[in-house]
Amino acid sequence: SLVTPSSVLFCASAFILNPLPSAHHRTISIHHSSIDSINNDHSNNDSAAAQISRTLQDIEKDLLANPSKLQPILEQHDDDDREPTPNELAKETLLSTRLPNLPLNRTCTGPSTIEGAGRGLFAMEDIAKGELITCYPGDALLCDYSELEEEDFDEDDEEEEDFDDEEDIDFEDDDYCDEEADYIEEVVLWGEHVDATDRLEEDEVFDGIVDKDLPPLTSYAATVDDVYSVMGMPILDNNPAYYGHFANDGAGHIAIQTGVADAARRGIEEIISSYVSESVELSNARHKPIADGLHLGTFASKDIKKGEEVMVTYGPDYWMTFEG
Ligand SMILES: C[S@@+](CC[C@H](N)C(=O)[O-])C[C@H]1O[C@@H](n2cnc3c(N)ncnc32)[C@H](O)[C@@H]1O
Repeated sequence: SLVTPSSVLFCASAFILNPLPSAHHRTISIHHSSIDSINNDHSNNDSAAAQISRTLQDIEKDLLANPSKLQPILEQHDDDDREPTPNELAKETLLSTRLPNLPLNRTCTGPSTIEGAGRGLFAMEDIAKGELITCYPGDALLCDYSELEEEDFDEDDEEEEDFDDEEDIDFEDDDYCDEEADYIEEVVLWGEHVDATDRLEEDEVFDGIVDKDLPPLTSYAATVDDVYSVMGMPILDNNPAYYGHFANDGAGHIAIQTGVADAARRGIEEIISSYVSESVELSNARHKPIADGLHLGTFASKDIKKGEEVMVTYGPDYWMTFEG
């Protein structure tokens, strides 16, 4: 099984440490222990992933050598407090780009086999374990610079206050919370390919549009790393090379049905660990960074037969805060 005690513990501790994650963090998470098993799987059929990696790295070099090409993404940072570095801008440009003509015509969308899950992603041919199935589009990027800022913050303040000594900190103290809130910065950036008329207001990204029954765009977010999550737009649905955002989670309903309301009886750890076991058992794919995080791909974690629904594990944080 791909579920190791440490992966369950990781998921459990992530939830316990952050029992009320904000809507901003409702992203599909990546299970790192499983990623290793894909990396170590020397399938000789990874040419599409390798090709895309090389293309991305070439474009990254070109962007860094021609800073004017970073201008469109830099302009979107106009209102930010912090100045992004050229490397960050190049990465953001690539994460929010849909590369043209990718050799990935392996999937289609259709009604999910999971009741109430809407559309799902289906294999149009047999796909071997380890192969790239499709990419996850970064139509919009969610950038959370707080991790980076925290490092700066800790360094800056080390001499003034001893943050290592937890007894000195009163976590209930309003000033402490305000001080922390000040340097947390979340930014939404749009890919150039997304029409101005399709771009959502920031509150619509996080809350959806209730009248139009439009879910938050964050429910289509998948984690790339500590800073970036990519959000695919469900209306951009005609490119099989970028269909990763249509993969459902086979066991999501378990967490929805039992949910936090049942926590007193079963215990939150048990709910989380049974969800993770079932979801991983039912899943046949994983979202995984390509080219050191310049893109996100959806890779087969098991052999997939033509016609099968492609499913991934979103992680407990996603479902524990799900309001659909
Ligand atoms: C990343 S999108 C997947 C594509 C989506 N099904 C669609 O029709 O566009 C995530 C959303 O799919 C739905 N979903 C995924 N797995 C599900 C499950 N097991 N049960 C119910 N809904 C699910 C939820 O609405 C979730 O917020």
